[in-house]
Amino acid sequence: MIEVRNLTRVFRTYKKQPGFWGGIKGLFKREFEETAAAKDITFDIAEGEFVGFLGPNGAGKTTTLKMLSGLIYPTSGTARVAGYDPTKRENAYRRLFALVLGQKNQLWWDLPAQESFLLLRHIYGIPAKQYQDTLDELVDLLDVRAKLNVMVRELSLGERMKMELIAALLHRPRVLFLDEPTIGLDVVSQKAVRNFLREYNRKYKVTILLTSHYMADIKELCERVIVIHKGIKIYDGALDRLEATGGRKKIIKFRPAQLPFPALDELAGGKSTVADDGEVVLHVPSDQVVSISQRILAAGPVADITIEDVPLEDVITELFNAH
Ligand SMILES: Nc1ncnc2c1ncn2[C@@H]1O[C@H](COP(=O)(O)OP(=O)(O)OP(=O)(O)O)[C@@H](O)[C@H]1O
Repeated sequence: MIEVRNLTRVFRTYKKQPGFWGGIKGLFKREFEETAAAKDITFDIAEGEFVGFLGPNGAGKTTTLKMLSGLIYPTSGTARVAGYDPTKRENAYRRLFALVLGQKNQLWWDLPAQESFLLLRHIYGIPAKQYQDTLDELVDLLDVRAKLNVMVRELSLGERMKMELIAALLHRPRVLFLDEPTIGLDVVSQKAVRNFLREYNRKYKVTILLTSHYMADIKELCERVIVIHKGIKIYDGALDRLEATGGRKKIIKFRPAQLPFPALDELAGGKSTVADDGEVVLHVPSDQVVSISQRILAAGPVADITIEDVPLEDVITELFNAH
């Protein structure tokens, strides 16, 4: 469904010198800086896949999604979505996909969402019956019927995002690009949006590429992830396999009954941190968890001890650091 080949986008930005004279100098001699927001990115996504698109701030995720949506042109490389070249901005392609930017709204701020939906119905030329059936289904799935006639500016962030999703899905796109759809939402709304996206993907086999900084979104929705860092793809594969790289280590957390705890550095191979509240955190190889725990318990009185997996966030941070 999505074919990306060597996609590259370089931004050229004017570097203004500081201060008034810097501005004047810039009128005569301009210095430019080039940023490669996406470098030689290649991947394929099959129909119906729900893929997580990860990377730290500024990695190039939004730039890639905007190229796939035809909003910006690539400097080089190609993208094809359902056979369409997004740069051609054909009407048939516009009907095929939707882009949801969690940080921006497409709904009119001073109108109830219902009115924006009607406008979209006309823009996309959706037949009346299909429009009503789709709207009813989406409104019920997202539980926002009571809010349809409320000004968008008066909705909560979570309600607004639900309306944005409805607006994006009214024309029944086959491909969905979601850029941080749960940003800033409380945990209950995050969960509602996640459940909705999971159901929608299963029911309609819509192809979804999702960026999110919330690992819960990725863990619950995506079997596959593509990770980019400084515009370069550094991982593409099963989320399980990525998580398993963190499985080589475990975290032991324990609370000594009194501090200092004897032979702490020796126990942890020289790597331990003690939090302000006195909790000791050790990162240890998985195959040594039992022996190290036994040594901790033998070394001194312990009020509490837990053994945890390395969080996905840490596994990904390690992946970034290795590149
Ligand atoms: N219009 C633009 N002009 C110049 N530079 C840009 C432009 N848009 C993005 N960039 C730069 O390209 C890089 C990638 O930005 P992008 O927004 O794609 O990152 P991102 O992975 O989506 O980050 P975030 O997680 O913060 O949203 C950044 O260094 C950014 O400053």
